[in-house]
Parts: sequence; structure tokens; C-alpha cells
Amino acid sequence: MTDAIASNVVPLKWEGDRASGTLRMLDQRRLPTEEYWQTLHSAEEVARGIRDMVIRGAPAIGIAAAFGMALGMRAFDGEHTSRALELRRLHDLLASTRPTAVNLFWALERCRQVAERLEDADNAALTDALFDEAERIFQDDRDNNLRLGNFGAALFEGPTRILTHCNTGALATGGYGTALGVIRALHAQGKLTHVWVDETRPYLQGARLTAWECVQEGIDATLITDSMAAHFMKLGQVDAVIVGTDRIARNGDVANKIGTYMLAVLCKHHNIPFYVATPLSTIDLSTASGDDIEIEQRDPAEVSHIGERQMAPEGVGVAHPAFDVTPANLVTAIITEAGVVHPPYTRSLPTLF
Ligand SMILES: CSC[C@H]1O[C@H](OP(=O)(O)O)[C@H](O)[C@@H]1O
Repeated sequence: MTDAIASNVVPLKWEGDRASGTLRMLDQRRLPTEEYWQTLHSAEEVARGIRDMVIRGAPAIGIAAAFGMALGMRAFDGEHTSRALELRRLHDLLASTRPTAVNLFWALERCRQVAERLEDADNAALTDALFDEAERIFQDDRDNNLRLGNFGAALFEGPTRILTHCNTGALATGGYGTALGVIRALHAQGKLTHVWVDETRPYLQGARLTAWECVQEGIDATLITDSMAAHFMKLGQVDAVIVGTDRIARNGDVANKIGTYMLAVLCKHHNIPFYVATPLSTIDLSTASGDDIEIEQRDPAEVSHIGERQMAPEGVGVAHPAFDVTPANLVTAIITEAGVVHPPYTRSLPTLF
């Protein structure tokens, strides 16, 4: 039995009371043809859901990890190990799932600080506080996206045609979205003419998820292959590119889905603005530059196969970096819930906090 999804899409939800309730995750691997909600009972199941991309998108991953910490603490009985060692185990279990999106580590640090503040509280009180923190991270992200959406929409005077990459919508966040949040705001304000949706090989977040969100919301969108972006820019049919991010370094370098750097170079060539939409939680001032961001290498089968269908011969080498880094000098502006900043980012990013 699958639940009907309300128009205000979210990637996960808590069901029941905190003592026995469960986390429900929309299995994004099955979209757009099947809306199936997984039921998760433990930190281990949450970790698997993140690693297997049942849930994906930097903010959504952070929210899921925070609920994973709360579920893990709920299960802790103190019989076989100390609370401190169990909290460290849970942290490391969830932190090992995916390396690039800083929100995962940002959310786990928020949970660590809760546990530190409640060092002398009993397990039940700590569990409750971790659930509070997970719900706060969830709601804050949604609220932030509404604000950043409006800041982004204000960059555009009239009707505009946006090209976007991957999925940065409600499915990747606590709701509403980052780059797709700006697109939603433009749509709501009557300033959106059209959206070009990059399919985003190999995982097809654009074709499967962004296109699905646009259809759900009645946003006029055209699905294109990643290799078509240059063609439509050359025809003068793209007014701006807006993408999300998984980590922005202190100098403004942007780690995002593979193929983003290619778009930024194309924008430079065609003199098209290249915007990055992000919550502050994805800006990592502790990382100096893009050179210091670990790029996740995923299973080659995600490239050599489409679903179960093998598209490449056995024996051929396969590369699968899941992200790339766009240098700050190709980024026109960074849109956040605290406002829009422009280069030099080493100076402008710290003003947001
Ligand atoms: C709003 S963050 C979305 C961000 O996450 C995606 O990566 P993945 O689908 O592998 O989790 C992609 O980089 C998006 O820009």
C-alpha cells in the first residue's frame, strides 16, 4: 500500500509517537513510476537508506541522519557498551554513508552538541532531545528554502527561462527545494517562462525526480539530455542556470552533481548567469577550497547499466565520480536564506553567518 503524496512533497516523515513510531522514507529510486514509502526502525536502516540513495540530496541526507541518531539512541539499552561509545558508533555509522554532502556532517555535529549539553541527562531525555533536534533541522530547512526561493526570484525582473541540473527540490531537502525552490518562487510570481531539466546521467535525478516535481506542481518544463544544454544556450533559449550544491568551500568553490562544472563553463562561454542556491548549512567555511572536498565514487554499475539493463560491455573501464567542483570564478552569485552574495566569496560568504 503506498501513500498518496500531497502536493507539498517531502522526502521523509515521522509516523507515530516517539516511543514506538517509525521514520518513513519515500524511495526515490522507484520514482517517478512508483510512490513507495519505506518504513525504517533503526539507525542502521537509515544509514542503508542514505548509502543506497533511497533518500538523497544534501539537506535531506542531513535530516535523515539526525533522525537516525534519535532512533539509535532510542534503541540504546546500556547493557553492552557505554552511552558515549554508542553515540560515537552511531555517528560513525551514519557519517560513513556518503562523503561529499556537508549537511550530513553538519547535522551529526548538531546531534553531538545536543548529547554534550545533555551529558548528565538520562537516556530517555537525550532521545527526546535528539528527536527535537531532528524535527528542528527538518522544519528549519523547509523555512530556509522558502526564504532563499524569494531571494533568488528577486534576481529576475520578468519572464525567464531557467536551466537546472540534478534534483534540488522538495525531494532533496526538507521541502520546497533550493534551486528548484527558486524556480517554484519564480513560478508562483509569474516570472517563469520555462524550465530546461537536465536528465543528469547516470542516476537521472533530473529525468526521474525534478521532472516529477515539476509535473506535480504544473511547472512548464522540458526534459533534455545533459549533452543538449550547450545547444539550447547557443540558440539563446536559456536566460540563467540555477543549481544546488552539496558543499561550498570557504573560497566559493562549489561541489555539486557531476556535470555542474560543464554547465558553468558553458555559461561563461555564452555569457549566461550561473547561480548556486543553497542553505547556509551547506556552506563549509572549514574547508578552504574545492581541492579539499572528497568526491564520492559510486558503483560503476550505475553508469554501465540503466536500471537492470546493461548498456556497456563487460570488461570496459567505468568512471563514476558522483560530483564535480565548479571554481568560484565561474559562479555569478550564491543564493541563500540570508541573502544573495557575490564574489569575492572569501569575503562575502562569512557575512552570511
Ligand atoms: C539541494 S542538495 C541537492 C544536491 O544533491 C544531489 O546529489 P545526490 O542526488 O547524489 O544526493 C545533487 O548534487 C544536488 O545538487
